[in-house]
Amino acid sequence: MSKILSVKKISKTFRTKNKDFHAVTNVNFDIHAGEILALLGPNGAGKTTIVSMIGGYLLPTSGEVLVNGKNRYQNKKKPKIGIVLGGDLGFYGRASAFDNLLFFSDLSRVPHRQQMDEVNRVLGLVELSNVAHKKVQFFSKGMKQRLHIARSLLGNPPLLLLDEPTSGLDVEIANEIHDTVQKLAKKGVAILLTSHTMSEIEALADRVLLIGAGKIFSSGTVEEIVAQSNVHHIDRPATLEESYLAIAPQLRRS
Ligand SMILES: Nc1ncnc2c1ncn2[C@@H]1O[C@H](COP(=O)(O)OP(=O)(O)OP(=O)(O)O)[C@@H](O)[C@H]1O
Repeated sequence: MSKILSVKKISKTFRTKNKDFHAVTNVNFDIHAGEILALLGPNGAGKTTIVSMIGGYLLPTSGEVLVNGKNRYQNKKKPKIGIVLGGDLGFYGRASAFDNLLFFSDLSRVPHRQQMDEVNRVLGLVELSNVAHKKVQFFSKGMKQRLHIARSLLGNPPLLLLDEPTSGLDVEIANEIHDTVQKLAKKGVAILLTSHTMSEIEALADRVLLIGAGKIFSSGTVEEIVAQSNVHHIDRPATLEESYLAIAPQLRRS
């Protein structure tokens, strides 16, 4: 599979009043088409800072972010990335899902003549075609979250950033979102996920980066991370949560 995202030695230092704070230091990783990579680490580890630098909300102090080989910061025509932040905000409640997406397809540089087809395509991907003309104010939380994902898919970006995509959603709706995310990965979208929900990472992640104190502490499949933790049971394999709890003290900032 082709390499979609290449993060090369990115660092972010925040200047506080009297000293520098190294939020992220020399982080390197790639994501290939169809791959789901999860960032896992304690509060303050640097996950959102990494996602923000990839998303273009924050400039790295040093390092490069390449999407399909193109520099995220130096290209006039920035490579497309889908970003899902979630929540109740961002849509006009009194307009339909279709009309909301039509508005956003302009912002996503979808050519005018293709906008209706594109909106129908992304609504189909998240299985909201049957409620396309319903007002968003009547949508459930799960439907709104799928609409956020649909919005991020406008213009067919090769990479999707999902920052805690199921936070605040019940387990049934979270599972629906997981199905949607898996379907997108099967279609070849590269996905970067942050989550504090271990079952979500177990269900979705092809690979996990453990982030501690702004650095990559280790990486691997869920099984490899579990093996690295050296947590063993006689009668069953250790869970990711048990393994993470064993490793967590080493991930804290000193
Ligand atoms: N603008 C800023 N100025 C100074 N420090 C900042 C700024 N933004 C983030 N930080 C600090 O950088 C560190 C990393 O924060 P970040 O939000 O990336 O962590 P996180 O891993 O996403 O945490 P969480 O799991 O709580 O979302 C934290 O210590 C945070 O306080």
